[in-house]
Amino acid sequence: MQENYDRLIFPGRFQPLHIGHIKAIEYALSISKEIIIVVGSAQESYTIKNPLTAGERIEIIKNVLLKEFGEDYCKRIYIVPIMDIEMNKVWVQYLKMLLPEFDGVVSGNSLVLNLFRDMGLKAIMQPMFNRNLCSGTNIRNEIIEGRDDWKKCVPNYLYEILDKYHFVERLRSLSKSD
Ligand SMILES: Nc1ncnc2c1ncn2[C@@H]1O[C@H](COP(=O)(O)OP(=O)(O)OP(=O)(O)O)[C@@H](O)[C@H]1O
Ligand SMILES: NC(=O)c1ccc[n+]([C@@H]2O[C@H](COP(=O)(O)O)[C@@H](O)[C@H]2O)c1
Repeated sequence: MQENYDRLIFPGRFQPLHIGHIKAIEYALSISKEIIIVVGSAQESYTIKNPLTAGERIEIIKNVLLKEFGEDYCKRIYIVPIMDIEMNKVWVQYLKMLLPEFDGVVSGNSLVLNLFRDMGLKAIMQPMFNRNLCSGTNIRNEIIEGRDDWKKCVPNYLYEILDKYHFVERLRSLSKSD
């Protein structure tokens, strides 16, 4: 895609950030001057589906993007936590109230794409990267089941960052208590 936008949103829960997200962010930055990474479901934490807090997710994303892309590139990226609301139909309107102006969304999620399209905004489907392995759900399941293949889905240095939050231990312990 050659089109150039001023600002696009990339929403996700990032539980945890993985290589698929990094590729999607790179793609979004190839078609837009700026992007807003929406750290969604910001009210969630300490559950199996959402082990990390919004603040932890922001720190992780910021660290990884600085390492992957460098400071100049990161000046084009906002990272904003957003809590879910019950009403899908007004979600885009709610985002418009909370965020700087945007042209549309980059996503692989059909609900998200539909909500933006129906509000007359750009809805750009991004390419998926090794989706069988690289999804938050698969990574969390692998960790809980004590497998190691998930490590192929995150940059090497990310284990250390995740260690800071005791991510593996937290998830395993949540899986026993939930
Ligand atoms: N492997 C992947 N390659 C490219 N983009 C991806 C990949 N996995 C997820 N995404 C994109 O990330 C966004 C969603 O982020 P989120 O963290 O919720 O993803 P997820 O990995 O599917 O999480 P979960 O499995 O926990 O629901 C979507 O736009 C989706 O298209
Ligand atoms: N009604 C809402 O609050 C609403 C609607 C669509 C997506 N979202 C959020 O956007 C984020 C990204 O969604 P997916 O992970 O499903 O792609 C998630 O945190 C999701 O909860 C929220």
